[in-house]
Amino acid sequence: MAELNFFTGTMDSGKSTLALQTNHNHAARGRIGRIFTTHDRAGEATLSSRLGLTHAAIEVDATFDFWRYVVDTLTHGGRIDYLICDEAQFYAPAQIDQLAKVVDELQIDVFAFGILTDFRTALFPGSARLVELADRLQVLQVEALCWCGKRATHNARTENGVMITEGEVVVVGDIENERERAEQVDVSYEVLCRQHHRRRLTAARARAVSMAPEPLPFG
Ligand SMILES: Nc1ncnc2c1ncn2[C@@H]1O[C@H](COP(=O)(O)OP(=O)(O)O)[C@@H](O)[C@H]1O
Ligand SMILES: Cc1cn([C@H]2C[C@H](O)[C@@H](COP(=O)(O)O)O2)c(=O)[nH]c1=O
Repeated sequence: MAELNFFTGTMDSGKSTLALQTNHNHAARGRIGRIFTTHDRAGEATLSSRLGLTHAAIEVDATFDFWRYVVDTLTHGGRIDYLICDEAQFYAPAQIDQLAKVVDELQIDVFAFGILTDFRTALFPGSARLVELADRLQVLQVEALCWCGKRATHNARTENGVMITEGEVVVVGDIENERERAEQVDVSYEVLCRQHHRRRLTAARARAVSMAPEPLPFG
């Protein structure tokens, strides 16, 4: 039986690497797949992993219809055994419904990869729909770590080094390497444990606090 699989984890937990490995293992056994992504850091129509691997992919935009794409391909004599769907948090809930229909009605496996929550700790609508519909939900085994050493569970966004909790939901970016945007704001991401996300205590701020001089005793 085909299945809708959702692999999730924080940023930098190895999701894109696993997506490429999954594709490799299935392709090595002669299965034919399609790779989809959207808003990848490496640019349009590319699935990239921080380990350096990249693969051409089909870019999913707001109008893309997975059901129509697969039915059209099969109708024209094409073969599809599985779909790899990276950055699935950015897909619309309706597109996740299309993926579920592809699994149920056409017996095609779907492997979706994405983060659960945004920098505000709110579920992405696409991820929420995947949690609702997936046959299997797996949290990645490779744990990203907070600066304190605890397992990182949340994605934080910083602007010019300061953690923020308001703003546009979708801002493509990376951890550590700060990206300069048009308006000269350095946007970056950092993974944190819940406690430090709640306290807005990033690695830089924790360092700054620990290096602050002790208050002088008043005579
Ligand atoms: N130089 C490196 N050596 C070993 N592993 C690395 C290196 N750089 C990144 N990684 C691994 O790659 C993971 C990030 O992979 P990636 O697939 O891009 O993550 P995600 O898609 O979840 O953001 C890191 O958690 C780490 O385990
Ligand atoms: C938390 C958060 C992340 N994003 C963006 C930043 C990256 O481009 C991707 C996540 O990619 P990864 O392969 O899992 O590292 O999502 C965003 O747009 N909004 C957010 O709140």
